[in-house]
Amino acid sequence: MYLGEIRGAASKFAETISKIFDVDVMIIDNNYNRIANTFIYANDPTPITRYTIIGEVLHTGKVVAVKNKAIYQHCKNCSDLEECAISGLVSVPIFFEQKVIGAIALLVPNNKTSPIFENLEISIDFLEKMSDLLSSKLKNIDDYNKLNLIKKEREIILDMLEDGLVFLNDVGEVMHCNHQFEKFFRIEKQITGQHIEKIIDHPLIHDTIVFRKNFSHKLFYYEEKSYGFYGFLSCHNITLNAVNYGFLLTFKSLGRVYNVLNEASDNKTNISFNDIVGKDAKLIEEINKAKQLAVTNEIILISSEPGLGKSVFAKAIHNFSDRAQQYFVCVDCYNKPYDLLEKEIFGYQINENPKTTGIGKLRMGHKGTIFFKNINDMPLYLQQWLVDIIKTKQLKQGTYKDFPIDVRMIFDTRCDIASLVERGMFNEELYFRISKNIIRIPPLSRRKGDIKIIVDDTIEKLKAKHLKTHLKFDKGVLEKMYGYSWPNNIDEVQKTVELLIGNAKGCNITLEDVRDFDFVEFQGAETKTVEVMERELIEKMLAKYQSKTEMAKAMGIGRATLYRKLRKYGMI
Ligand SMILES: Nc1ncnc2c1ncn2[C@@H]1O[C@H](COP(=O)(O)OP(=O)(O)OP(=O)(O)O)[C@@H](O)[C@H]1O
Repeated sequence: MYLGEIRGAASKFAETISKIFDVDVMIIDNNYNRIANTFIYANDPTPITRYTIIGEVLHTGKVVAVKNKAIYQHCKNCSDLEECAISGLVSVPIFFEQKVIGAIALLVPNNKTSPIFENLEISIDFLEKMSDLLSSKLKNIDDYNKLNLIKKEREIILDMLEDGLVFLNDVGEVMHCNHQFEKFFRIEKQITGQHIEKIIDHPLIHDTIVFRKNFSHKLFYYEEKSYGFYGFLSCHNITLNAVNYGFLLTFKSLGRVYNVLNEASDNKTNISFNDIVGKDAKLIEEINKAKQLAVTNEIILISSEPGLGKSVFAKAIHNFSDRAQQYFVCVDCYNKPYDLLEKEIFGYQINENPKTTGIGKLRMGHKGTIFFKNINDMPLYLQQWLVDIIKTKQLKQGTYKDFPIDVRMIFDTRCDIASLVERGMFNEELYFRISKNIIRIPPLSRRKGDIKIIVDDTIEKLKAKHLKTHLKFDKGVLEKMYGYSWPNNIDEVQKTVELLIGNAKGCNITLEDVRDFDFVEFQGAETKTVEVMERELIEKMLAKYQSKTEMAKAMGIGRATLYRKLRKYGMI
């Protein structure tokens, strides 16, 4: 700490001491600068150096008292002894955190007596107390600076966070918030002191203030005319010595949660067309077609056998489009109870309260892209709802009824949807709408040339992922893998390589290691026949509907057709 920071206080101290002892008083910092000087009796700005008496005090940290300069050793040898305007001097060091940072010096002018020497011990004690007072003043300033620094650091850290934070006092008034909070809730003015419910009118916030309970990650959805926040709210009480000082509310955006989940599950969202491995001419043709379509708003259907990267294509299309900065939401229709799927897509409402709404993925994907995986598994009544949306660009059902929606739709399927349409198992109009632009990813069996590329690429990626870069696959193993047809495509390549790497004991993967594999076809190929799918659909519908009339209506077929099908599959 620098004594100059309390120059004003030091001057007042000097004046006071000067009046008490009727002498000149000087306060010096540890660089020999005068911080205060009364100059009443001696107007002598002689420079203070290490070799002056005060310099000695600064150097040793010890008190010096010179009543008579003529007999003081330091002064006796001084060349300025005759001209020197002072006859005596008392100086005490000023300490700060055990270091000398300055000194107070009382200068008794020639021909003047001062009470200072009448009781030197008491005078020195008094001066030391003054010195302590000066350093405690400095301490206050130091504490204040440190506090400000901590505050600044806290602000920087809080503003760097991706979560929105707001600190409330115990009645719910804002004490502080970070930039992300202001961004989430479009706050442009100072809100310190305002009640949080004036800023965010939401039942969950209200309950938080009333019940004062800690909780983590409650689904929180808030919508104003011009913006919405979708995510999670956590609340932590701030208590000190059993007294509650308020709350910290933390808002985590759903987009952020998505990204974390995607990262954690290897389900990367920053996928581009460069992530699609393969050199086959038909594949490249389809990639180029996808790129052309990506920059439009066209609906796209991606069709292939399983494990060929339909999801990779869908994300690459989204990231190549103008919507790349917006949400990419995925709804997998495969094997989901219909009511759950309906809620996932169209949202749900708790207790008729519009603000306790599960938002639904369609609404969430507004301005972005929604990817319906396995669209052939979507029930017919939801297919019809999608048709209505495509036609009117408005949500016609769900919690956001009548909401004008701007969402790019991508679909995928492993099936031949046209034959489903023929059998009344898929909405004809939806098929008409989504089949204008079809990306067909060729199976590995029809691009044998890509197998080597994909096997090699997968091995390298998975070796790196498992931190086993030293592993080597013997030539014989590679030859076997290059020659295999991989009926479950790239997914199967990945699973096989992952298994081999996981089981590897030594540094080489040899033919012995793959003996049990023998590259017979793996279980799990989901190339279902239309009959199998039809049977599954009917089973699901039977579980959902009591009445055959309703069931037939939901399936978009007549009652007679339904009975024919039920008889065919031995269900009646
Ligand atoms: N051309 C490709 N290049 C690199 N990786 C690929 C490619 N195609 C697929 N993959 C990888 O294969 C795995 C399966 O891909 P994805 O899930 O996208 O396939 P899918 O066709 O959607 O499968 P399913 O029909 O089974 O849902 C993923 O890990 C993906 O990264």
